[in-house]
Amino acid sequence: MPGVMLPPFPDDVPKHPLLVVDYQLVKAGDSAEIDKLWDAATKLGFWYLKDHDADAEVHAMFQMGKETMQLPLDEKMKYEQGDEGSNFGYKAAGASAVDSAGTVDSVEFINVAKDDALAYPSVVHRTYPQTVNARIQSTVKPFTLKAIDICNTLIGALNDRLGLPHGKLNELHCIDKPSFCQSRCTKNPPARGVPADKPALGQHTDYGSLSFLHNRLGGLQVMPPGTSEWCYIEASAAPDGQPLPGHAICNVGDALALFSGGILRSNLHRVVAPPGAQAAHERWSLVYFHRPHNGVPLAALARDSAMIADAVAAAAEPGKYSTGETADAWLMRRVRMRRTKNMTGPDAWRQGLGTEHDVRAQTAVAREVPAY
Ligand SMILES: O=C(O)CCC(=O)C(=O)O
Ligand SMILES: [Fe+2]
Repeated sequence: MPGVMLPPFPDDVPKHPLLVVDYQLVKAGDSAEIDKLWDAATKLGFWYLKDHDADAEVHAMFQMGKETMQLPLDEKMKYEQGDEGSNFGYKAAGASAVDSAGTVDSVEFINVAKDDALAYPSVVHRTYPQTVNARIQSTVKPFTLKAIDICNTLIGALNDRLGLPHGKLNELHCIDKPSFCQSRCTKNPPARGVPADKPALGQHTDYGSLSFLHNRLGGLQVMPPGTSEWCYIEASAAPDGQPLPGHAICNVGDALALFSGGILRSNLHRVVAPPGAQAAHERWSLVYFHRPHNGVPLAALARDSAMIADAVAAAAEPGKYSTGETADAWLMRRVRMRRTKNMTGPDAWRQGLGTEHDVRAQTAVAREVPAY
């Protein structure tokens, strides 16, 4: 957390570098910077985003998260998201499974819907703890609006590179329509002694389009394409602001991977204990999840782009880019089937999968869990 001195990221663990994309240059339409964004979004699907100008909002959101997690558990449980696939509200540690054996996660988080933040004091989806309400206008709403702006700018740049009609992807993320877009603040307790490969948050691909992530300690890992090894991603900023001040981590989720016929990459990732001496500390992260609005079909936009049509035609399993599900159904299925209560075995695990079965990658996962 801000203000607490934490140990640096160790240099004796496998670390995956990320391209650094300058948000201001992308916003200004700089084609070399958009090339870099394209490279990152198509190859690993993760990058650092610098100069996003949201540091003050991010800091305040971490405060909101801290105030919320300090509430008594029974107060937080009044706002638990439940087992039906809703993704808004509080999730207690242990409420989600990290594997098909039902091993439980160790993170707790609070998810605040974009729609509730923007409509407050009206309620669109649900109500939240007092600590959230107290900061909705001053903290959650400004963060939400800034994150939306950033995500829409990045999506707009990717849209044009995909050969889609200008504005097409942005139309599928209409701010005025209900969606599962949300902010999430996550806490993982100190993990000293926890095995380095025990997931705090199970392996997954993100459900939506773009994630705008801020973390302060290591623990996030990706499985790079074509490998079966987990690699750490260094935190977006160390607690003292070094070595990556003002950086976020951005990653592509399933919706953009599907819209683009697999050209944009939704990469598998997970969270484990922070490495080395960092494990002795609480781990906090903050994400804004930018997702298509409810009702948008998750299918390749092949009719709108020759590049996407060609990618689908060249795919080993072209059918997987027509999911038959809407963005909201996709998310609810995946959330529901990861709830500990619903984890009845490998079949339930399979039912909660997203694009992890992408044949280009994740060989270990493919071995572990047959593609559906
Ligand atoms: O905490 C992190 O660094 C990543 C969290 C994450 O992957 C998620 O919430 O989807
Ligand atoms: Fe994620």
